[in-house]
Amino acid sequence: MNDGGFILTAEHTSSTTTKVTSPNMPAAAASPLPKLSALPIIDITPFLHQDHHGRLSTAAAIHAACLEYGFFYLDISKYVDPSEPEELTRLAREFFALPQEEKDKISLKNEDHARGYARLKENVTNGKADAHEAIDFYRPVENPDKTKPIWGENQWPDIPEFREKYEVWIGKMKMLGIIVMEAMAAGLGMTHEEWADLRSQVDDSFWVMRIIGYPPLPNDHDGFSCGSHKDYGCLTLLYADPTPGALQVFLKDPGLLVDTDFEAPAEEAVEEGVWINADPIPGCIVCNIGEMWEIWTNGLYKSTLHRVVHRGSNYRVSIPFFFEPNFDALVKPLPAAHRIQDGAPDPFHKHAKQKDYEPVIYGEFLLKKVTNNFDTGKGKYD
Ligand SMILES: O=C(O)CCC(=O)C(=O)O
Ligand SMILES: [Fe+2]
Repeated sequence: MNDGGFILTAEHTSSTTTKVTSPNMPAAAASPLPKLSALPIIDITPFLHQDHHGRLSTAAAIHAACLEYGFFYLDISKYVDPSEPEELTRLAREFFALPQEEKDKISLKNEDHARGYARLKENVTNGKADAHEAIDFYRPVENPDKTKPIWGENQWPDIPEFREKYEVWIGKMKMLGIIVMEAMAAGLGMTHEEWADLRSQVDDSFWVMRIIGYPPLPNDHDGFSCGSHKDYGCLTLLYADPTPGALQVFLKDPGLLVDTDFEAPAEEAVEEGVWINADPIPGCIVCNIGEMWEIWTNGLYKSTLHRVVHRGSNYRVSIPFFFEPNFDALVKPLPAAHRIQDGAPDPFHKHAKQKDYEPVIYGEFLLKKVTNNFDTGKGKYD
């Protein structure tokens, strides 16, 4: 219960204004989670043009967001027309509304057990079935062979224009991935040569796209629509339909006082911190970083736990695009990260130098992850 004191709530805003509200004010939403959401909204537009000053502020904002949260909203309204992803969710709904046997025609079991459709509860996270169904697509490979993990072919629903429209989206998200990477390189103070080297590790991204359908969780359901996990790759570019109160992000150090009404379930209480809602914002996608960025920045940027708890009444659709490194990329701590760790005075020891992260070859890391999960029956997020 809240103790009758004031609750500080920070609304979704790109400024740093903090609003103080009395507990007697009407509740903004029925959600049991604190209303605090400090995730910044960052405009990518300056990186679509030669806007030097705009670039500096976008790059600095991304750097700050990655240091603090590992999550931010990216305003892409000047990059794609909002009607485009809306049309994609319409097509996804058309697919998920088909009879089960129709959907099973593109089951991932037909292929390499990674590309295709997974039924409701087929995916498991932290030992519990996720209450979602999904179709997964990976970057196509030369010489597909479905007996090898992730080396099969993508399977497309037989719905007019489905494939064409999603392929346009994939093209745009691949380009956006490079654009955000460039902004991140600028935020880290990388030289042109360093950026060229990093770019060469992601210019043939081994991307993954998931189209996820979430029926509402029954009231007595004690599980999750998608259990808490960190993304393991590079950058997640998430478009979700407008359903509020579904995607939640774990903030270790929220900074502001929040409503303490909410108690995390015991098995979720990993460490001190708070789960906040990351509700969709028109014109924006949610962007978060995966474990590869932890390695590149030698731990300066941390990939952040998130989960989905969808208790609304509608069928929610989300379309995460995982912009990943090239299959053969050697991912290791970047000189720019070492400079930050070795350099500036750091009174809070947040960026203190530590033992170097072990380098990985992305494809090997991915295969280990996928085959491990496959052998043990664990899910995509474990
Ligand atoms: O559906 C969402 O909002 C998030 C899904 C997610 O975190 C994932 O697929 O990795
Ligand atoms: Fe995720």
